Amino acid sequence: MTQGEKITVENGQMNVPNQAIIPFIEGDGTGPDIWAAASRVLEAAVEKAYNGEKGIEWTEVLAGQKAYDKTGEWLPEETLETIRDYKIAIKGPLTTPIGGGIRSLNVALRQELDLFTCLRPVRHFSGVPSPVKRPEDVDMQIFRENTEDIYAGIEWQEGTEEVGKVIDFIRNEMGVDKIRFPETSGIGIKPVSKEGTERLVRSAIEYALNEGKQSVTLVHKGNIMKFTEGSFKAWGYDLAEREYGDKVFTWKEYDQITEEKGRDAADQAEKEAVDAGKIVVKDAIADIFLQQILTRPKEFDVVATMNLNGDYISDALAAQVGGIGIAPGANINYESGHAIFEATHGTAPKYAGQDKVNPSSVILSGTLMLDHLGWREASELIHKAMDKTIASKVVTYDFARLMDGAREVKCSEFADELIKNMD
Ligand SMILES: NC(=O)C1=CN([C@@H]2O[C@H](COP(=O)(O)OP(=O)(O)OC[C@H]3O[C@@H](n4cnc5c(N)ncnc54)[C@H](OP(=O)(O)O)[C@@H]3O)[C@@H](O)[C@H]2O)C=CC1
Ligand SMILES: O=C(O)CCC(=O)C(=O)O
Ligand SMILES: [Mg+2]
Repeated sequence: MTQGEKITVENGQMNVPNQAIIPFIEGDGTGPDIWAAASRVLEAAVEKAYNGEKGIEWTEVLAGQKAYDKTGEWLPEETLETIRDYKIAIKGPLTTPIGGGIRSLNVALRQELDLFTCLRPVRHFSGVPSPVKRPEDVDMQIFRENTEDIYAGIEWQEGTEEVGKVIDFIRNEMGVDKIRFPETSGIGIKPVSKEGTERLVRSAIEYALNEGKQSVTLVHKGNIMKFTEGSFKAWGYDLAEREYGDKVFTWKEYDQITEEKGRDAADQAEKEAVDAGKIVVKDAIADIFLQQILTRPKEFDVVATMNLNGDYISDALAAQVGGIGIAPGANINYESGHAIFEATHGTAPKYAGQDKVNPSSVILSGTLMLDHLGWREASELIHKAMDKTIASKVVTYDFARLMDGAREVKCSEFADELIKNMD
C-alpha cells in the first residue's frame, strides 16, 4: 500500500489524496467500543468501493481522559495542531463534568478550530423503531451555530468575588434592577453576533441551494431574547435578501407585501416564488417549533439556529427517527475547510467497555466525512448496508428493545453485519 498523504486545501479547493491520513479521537466512556467498530466499517467501505485504490490511514490524536492519563492535559496543543494541519478529523464522544471541573472539550475543539457550523442531518432509516407514526416524514438538516451563544462559556459562579463585580456593574453602571436575587445569583452571558449569524445562515442557504431543498427555517426565541435571538432572525433575513435576493423568498418580504397589498397578494407572491424554484426562508419561535417538528415535520427542511436551540432540537429530532444512537453530525468551517465529524450522543458511561451501544451515529458521521471528501460511493455502500442490516432486524440493544422479533447483537457484531452486507 502507498504511504498516506495529507488532505490539503488551496484557494478553497480541497485536494484529497487516494491514501488520506485522517486524525481520530477515540473518545471517553463508550468511545473505544464505538470507534473500534466504526473505523472497521469505514475502512471496509472505502476498500470495497474503490477496490483498494483509495484508503484511509488513521492517526490517533489525544483528547479527554486518555490524553490526561498520558500527558496531564485534557486537550493537548499537539492535538489541535495536528487537526489544523490535516484539516479533517473524526471523533468519539468526550465527557464533560456537570457544575464544575473542566469545560467541554467538545465545545473547545469547535471553538479552537472555529468550526462554525454543526450540521446534523436527521432522516429515518426504514425499519428503525420510532415513537412517532410517520418517522419517514422527518428529513431535516440542522445547521447549529457552533461558536457563540451561552456555549462561549462566559459565566461566573454564585458567591464569588467576580460575580459580585459583574452584578454591581449591571446594577450600578447599567441601571438594571431586574436581578431577582442579586446576592445569590450566578451570571451567564450570551453573545450572538452579526458575523456569526451571517456565516451560519449563509452556509444553510448554500446547502439548500446545492441540495435542491425547498426551505430554510430560522429558529429563535427572539420574542424574549430580543437582541440576541431576535437579532439572529433579523440578520438572517437581511443576509438572505442581500446575498440571495433572486434565489429566495423570505417571510419578511411576505409581511411587507401583506402590509402593502394584503394577505392574498402575499400568498400569491409566495406561490409564484415557489413555482419559480425559489427557496422560502422563514422563521419559527423555538417553543412552537418543537411542537411542529412532531406534528408537521414535512414542513421543515433546512433549519438554521443558535447553539443551545440546535443542541436541544437535534436530540429531540433524533428521537423521532430512532434516537441518538443513529444521529450523525459534522462540525465544519466552510471557509477554511477544517471539519471534525462526530456523533450527536455522548459517552453513555454506564455502558462503557460492554461492547453494547449502537455505533451507527459515529459510522454515519463517517459517511458525512466520506461525502465531504467526495468519496460518495463508499458512503452509499454504508447507507445501503445499514438499510439491509436493519431490515434483517439484526440490531444493537437500543433498537432491539423496541422491535418485535429482533436479534440483539453487540456493537462489534453490528459492525461485522454491516461489513457483510456491503454489496
Ligand atoms: N459531542 C460529545 O462528545 C457529547 C458529549 N456528551 C457528554 O457525554 C456525557 C454523558 O452525557 P449524557 O447526557 O448521559 O448523554 P449520552 O448521550 O452519553 O447518553 C444518554 C443516553 O442516550 C443513549 N445513548 C447514548 N449513546 C448511545 C449509543 N451509542 N447507542 C445507543 N444509545 C445511546 C443511552 O440511552 P439508554 O439509557 O436509554 O440506553 C444513554 O444512556 C456527559 O459528560 C456529556 O457532557 C454529551 C453529548 C455530546
Ligand atoms: O460537550 C458536551 O459535553 C456536550 C455537547 C453536546 O451536547 C452536543 O454536542 O450536542
Ligand atoms: Mg447535545
